[in-house]
Amino acid sequence: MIHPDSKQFLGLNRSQSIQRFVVTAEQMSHIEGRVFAAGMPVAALMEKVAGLITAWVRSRFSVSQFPRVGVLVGPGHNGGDALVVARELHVSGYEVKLYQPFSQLKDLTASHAQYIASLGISVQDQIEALASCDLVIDGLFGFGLTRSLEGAIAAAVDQVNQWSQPVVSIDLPSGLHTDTGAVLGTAIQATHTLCLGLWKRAFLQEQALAYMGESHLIDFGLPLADITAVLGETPKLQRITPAMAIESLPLSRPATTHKYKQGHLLLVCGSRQYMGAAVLAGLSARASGVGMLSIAVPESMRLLLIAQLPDALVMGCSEDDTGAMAQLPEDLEMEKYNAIACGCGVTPAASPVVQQVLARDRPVVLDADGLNILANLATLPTLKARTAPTILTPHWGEFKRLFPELAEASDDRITAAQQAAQQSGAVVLLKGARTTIASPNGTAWLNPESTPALARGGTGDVLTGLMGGLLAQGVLRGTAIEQVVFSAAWWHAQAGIMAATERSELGVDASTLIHYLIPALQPYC
Ligand SMILES: NC(=O)C1=CN([C@@H]2O[C@H](COP(=O)(O)OP(=O)(O)OC[C@H]3O[C@@H](n4cnc5c(N)ncnc54)[C@H](OP(=O)(O)O)[C@@H]3O)[C@@H](O)[C@H]2O)[C@@H](O)CC1
Ligand SMILES: Nc1ncnc2c1ncn2[C@@H]1O[C@H](COP(=O)(O)OP(=O)(O)O)[C@@H](O)[C@H]1O
Ligand SMILES: [K+]
Repeated sequence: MIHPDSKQFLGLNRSQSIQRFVVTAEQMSHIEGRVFAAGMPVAALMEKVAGLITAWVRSRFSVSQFPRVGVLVGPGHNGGDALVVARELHVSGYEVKLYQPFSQLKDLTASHAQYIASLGISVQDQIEALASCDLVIDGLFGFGLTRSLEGAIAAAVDQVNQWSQPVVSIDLPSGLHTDTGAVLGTAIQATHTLCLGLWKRAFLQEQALAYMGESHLIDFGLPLADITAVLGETPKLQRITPAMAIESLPLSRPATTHKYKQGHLLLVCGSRQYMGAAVLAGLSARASGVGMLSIAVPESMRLLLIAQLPDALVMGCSEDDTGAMAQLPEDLEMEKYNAIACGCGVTPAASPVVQQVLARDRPVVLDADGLNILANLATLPTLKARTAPTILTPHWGEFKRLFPELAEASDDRITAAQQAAQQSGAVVLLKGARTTIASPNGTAWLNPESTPALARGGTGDVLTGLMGGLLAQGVLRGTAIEQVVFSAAWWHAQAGIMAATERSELGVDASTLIHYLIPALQPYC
């Protein structure tokens, strides 16, 4: 029999596949439980994990530049990890001071505390004693934190947050909820966080971002068999990796293809008030490589669009007094489009057009005022009646209008997006610093990397055009809708990161972002 760890998981090697898993505290503890039950000694695992943390710290913070290290020690195994790291740094020549405010420690942690005291390492119960350290290591709490930080511990954490030296958190910044990323009372603001074994959900939650700093996964060799036994062969929650995203992008074409085999997208967008949104969506749809691009806009915008996109088929539609599209041309043959992207810049007055689009059996991406129109129609259940897939791409404001009860009930955006997808029958892409893509079947994908440079008007229109173009191609290639959606989100963010790296975070306006879409894929072509 081939052992599961010696073969590839879903076609990926270990380092690729380990990056895609995301766990709750309960799942992590279940996975560790299996490893311990199989005979791995707890103390041996702690020694191994702490050895990897120590090696990382030494490579990043040399003893010559960071000679004095303060270590915060909690009562559980996070504190145990911290004590082993403290001991090893001491042996390597660092001057180590411990802040150890708890009298009751778990057994293994207590053993390490006893041994470390015998080495003459300074143990303090006042946090001020560590203020002069060059580096702080936070081992107060990990995934075992269950309740809010209070009293002296909370005050110590607040104090550390006032200091300016780097802070490395072990597993996750102490004070964060492992699953929701919510701050329980207060939390360490780390400059670096070393997540142990598997990514915890908090790392993909927007509200935790300000506390994580730079985050790294320390893979300590949890067997894939144990991971998949707990999470399933196809986990319900997946972190998007480059390999996953690239797999479904149409990077190469059959030699004998022709334009109609490369997808035909219909964009329904724009109004006299928001002309630019239509241009941005059109230009980014073009960057997706889609074979044919048709664009329906109010008649008064037609020439503008042709000037910007000479390769597109632009249709002028009747418009109302406000310059909003009144209806789509009566002779429009919807069947010839493989996908429709609708909503960018349409204004709430375009409700009849949005209803016309939703009434047809074409895959639809709905964005911006298309979503607000949907919220006002109160016809979410009818999305389930659609025979073709629907993709909703709200930011949090639009999400709250569409799903007010879900937004109200949860401080967990991942769960809220999952519930919204199940309730509506649509694929829901909840935009933000950590975008979530949820399928009606309960599975969700999380985009782990982006840049605040994208917090700028028009970047959402770029995403919609790009996704529409990929959807039109993906439908013909038989790619799963969700895969198209998460690949689009990943590509969009990667272009933003590349643009911000080259031009600074100030330099990523929506038009510039479009110019970076193709260069962002170069490393994978
Ligand atoms: N086994 C190994 O070797 C491996 C260990 N790993 C490491 O173990 C960590 C998990 O260890 P853990 O389960 O011991 O929990 P941990 O996060 O240390 O904290 C729980 C302790 O804090 C206490 N407590 C909770 N809330 C509190 C509060 N507000 N204020 C005060 N106290 C509070 C709670 O006490 P109680 O609730 O019982 O009162 C309990 O004693 C994990 O993050 C990683 O670092 C693995 O990554 C690698 C393999
Ligand atoms: N702080 C941030 N970090 C990373 N990405 C962000 C951030 N803020 C916004 N974004 C991304 O920028 C885009 C903004 O979309 P949207 O709000 O619809 O803008 P618009 O409607 O002006 O085009 C989304 O893809 C979103 O995920
Ligand atoms: K910690």
